[in-house]
Amino acid sequence: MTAPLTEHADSRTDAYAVRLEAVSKMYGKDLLALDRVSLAVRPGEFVCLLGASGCGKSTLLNLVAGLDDVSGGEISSGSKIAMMFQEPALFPWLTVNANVEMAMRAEKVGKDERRARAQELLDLVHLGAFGKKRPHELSGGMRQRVALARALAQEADVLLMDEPFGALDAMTRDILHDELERIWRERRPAVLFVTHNVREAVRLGDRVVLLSSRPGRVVEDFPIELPRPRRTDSAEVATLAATITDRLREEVGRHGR
Ligand SMILES: Nc1ncnc2c1ncn2[C@@H]1O[C@H](COP(=O)(O)OP(=O)(O)OP(=O)(O)O)[C@@H](O)[C@H]1O
Repeated sequence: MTAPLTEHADSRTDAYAVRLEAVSKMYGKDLLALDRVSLAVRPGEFVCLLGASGCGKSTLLNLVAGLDDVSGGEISSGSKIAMMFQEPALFPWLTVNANVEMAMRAEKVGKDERRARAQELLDLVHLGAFGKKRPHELSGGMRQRVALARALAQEADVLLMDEPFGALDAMTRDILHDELERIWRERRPAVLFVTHNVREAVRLGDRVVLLSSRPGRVVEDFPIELPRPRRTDSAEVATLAATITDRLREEVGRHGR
């Protein structure tokens, strides 16, 4: 279950990588997208956020990233945050190397160190030989790997991922799950990963947090204690995913959507 949000926890700033307390978001006067969402992610924890379309998952990530303001409640995160989207959003006119280095330029990292770190990160995502290519010369899965390398280049301790593999075929997604897990285990950022794919959430998460249909509220927090690495097509993942899917259906049904 989600860690209790107590006064005591409040004073230990590094107990959480990200912490939302009763966060609400209104768009305009009448659209309540999120309703008093409380959620805490510990350093190094992998949390998947699951919910029906339109329940406010992207809104929540944008608020955590500081791209938009909350309407109520509080978000705290003492950490450096990087974000990855469904579209890799690479600069098409820049090489793969330059795309990854771009994240370090803003940090004023010197040229030689930028080069070396970009190469190391591209090796890490198995694209070491593709640094001179441009994004259009790569497959969708490879472009997402570049986006992952670029996110990692920011040396963030929180990685926000908004359906990063949603546009990929099942096989490529499977491979990227393995890669992401390997990298996460090596570097241990806290990850908040949005998806509406239940099996993907069970495959990856230490916890799966289920949001209700709009307005998004946390309805359940499932700890996933299956040993890693997991396989999306394993019986254990399928069984747990079926339980969570039933709960999700119930929730969607309740809201008539
Ligand atoms: N900038 C905005 N202005 C007005 N309404 C918005 C804005 N962004 C999102 N919404 C609305 O807020 C609700 C939540 O949207 P959000 O994109 O966060 O949901 P989601 O769970 O990520 O959806 P999906 O799974 O379909 O991507 C939706 O009803 C959406 O139409």
